[in-house]
Amino acid sequence: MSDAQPSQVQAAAAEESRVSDEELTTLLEQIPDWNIRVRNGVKQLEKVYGFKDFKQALNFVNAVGGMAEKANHHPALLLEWGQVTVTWWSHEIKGLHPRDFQLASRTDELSK
Ligand SMILES: C[C@H](O)[C@H](O)[C@H]1CNC2=NC(N)=NC(=O)C2=N1
Repeated sequence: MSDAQPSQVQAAAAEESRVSDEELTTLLEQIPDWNIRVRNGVKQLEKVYGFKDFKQALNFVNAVGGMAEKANHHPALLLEWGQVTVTWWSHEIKGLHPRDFQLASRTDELSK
């Protein structure tokens, strides 16, 4: 019978769910212009999109928000005049999961 504490089990499960460094390199090659940021030890995917004005940027934010709601997976969105910064990561595992890369790719589709 394992005497591991729940938090240890959860931490092990989270570690198991996060993409490996090798996977990360491969996945990153498939989504151009996305960068890895590390905040509080948490790896995140980030990309800055440019738009002609605030209204266009807001429309994009609304589209990404709708996609996130449908996926029940949500990015951080920084909305500025003519620019949106999108950051994806998986809060529950404190890092990057393959679905973060999938949604980053879908975010690119919405920006076109
Ligand atoms: C309860 C709800 O399903 C969870 O909190 C979802 C919501 N959206 C989420 N979004 C992200 N980026 N990471 C999560 O772990 C996450 N969890």
